[in-house]
Amino acid sequence: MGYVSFPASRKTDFTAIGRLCIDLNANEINRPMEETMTFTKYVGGSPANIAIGMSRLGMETAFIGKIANDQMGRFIYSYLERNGIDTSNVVTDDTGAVTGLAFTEIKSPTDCSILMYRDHVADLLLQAREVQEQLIEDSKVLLISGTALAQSPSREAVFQALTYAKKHGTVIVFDLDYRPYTWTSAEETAVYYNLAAEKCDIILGTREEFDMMETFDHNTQRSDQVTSQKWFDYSAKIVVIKHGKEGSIAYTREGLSHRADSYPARVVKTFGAGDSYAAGFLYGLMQNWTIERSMAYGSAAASIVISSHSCSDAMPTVEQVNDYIERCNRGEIIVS
Ligand SMILES: Nc1ncnc2c1ncn2[C@@H]1O[C@H](COP(=O)(O)OP(=O)(O)OP(=O)(O)O)[C@@H](O)[C@H]1O
Ligand SMILES: O=C(O)C[C@@H](O)[C@H](O)C(=O)CO
Repeated sequence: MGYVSFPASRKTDFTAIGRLCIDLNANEINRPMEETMTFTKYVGGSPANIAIGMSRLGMETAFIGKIANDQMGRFIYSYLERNGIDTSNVVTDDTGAVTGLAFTEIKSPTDCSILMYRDHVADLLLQAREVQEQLIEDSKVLLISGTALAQSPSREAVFQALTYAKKHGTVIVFDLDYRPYTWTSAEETAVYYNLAAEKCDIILGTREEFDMMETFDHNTQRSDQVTSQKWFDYSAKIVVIKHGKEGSIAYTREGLSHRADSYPARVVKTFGAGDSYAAGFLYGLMQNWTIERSMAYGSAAASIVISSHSCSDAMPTVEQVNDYIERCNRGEIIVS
């Protein structure tokens, strides 16, 4: 217990920086995008989903980001407000940029993909001087997500936020959130991901995401153990490597590892698993729970979200996660 100490007595529990977008999730599921005619609109973007998840779990939550000056931007803003998220550092673009769109294709519960429209998006235009130091100073946790590092000026905004977090002892969480279409080269991606990861206390990613970061590590044998060890030589205290339905492993700086199985789920679509896992896991750590209990909580939250149509809207409350865990323990969630 207590692998990470969160600063006490701060106004805000959790602040995320990065993209605020729109998910358009296929209504006609179990078919390819070519045959999908209608979609439901939700707020999306991985860090937005995690922030909404934290707020649903009762944490005081804030967001640092940039939205388009259009109907989509206003939809996102009002959704955050309705969910009790502090929007004082959500800036509106004044250059005519647009809102990023993610069209989700649900061919089957295990075969899902995302078609992204991300040209000239507002979220990547956040500038370093627009990041409020006071908000980060007042937060226990700052979460960054890798996609915001893909382009300037958003890249500098994230590094400036990291500088403020370091200065004020705010715990830094890095959700790798690697989306290849946002980047231009493998070298650029690996270099910036590594530079950011060096500064982070908790790193969450899939095996594939860590592989991308190890593009230049030719001499090392690739394993979860070797991967996590590298980050303990920098700032990391916990590294979590996620393996989809196979569960997740958390490594700690003290040399321990903890494995969590996934919870049963009647899967509608798999995206949103990582974001809900992050919210549940971080919530647990912030309650000073053990890593095992926090991982189980994240896994249960993930099962709830992948059993639902949306990501953000389906983020569960404490009561919903507790109820799900109890139902699983009673054997009531049967997966065929
Ligand atoms: N098919 C599944 N059934 C049950 N739980 C799952 C399934 N897929 C993922 N999970 C849960 O979600 C957690 C995170 O999933 P995953 O490793 O797929 O992350 P991710 O790739 O970041 O997710 P995303 O698809 O949102 O990008 C897993 O550790 C597991 O607990
Ligand atoms: O992260 C995105 O931009 C899209 C998400 O909102 C999407 O729902 C998803 O992929 C969640 O993992």
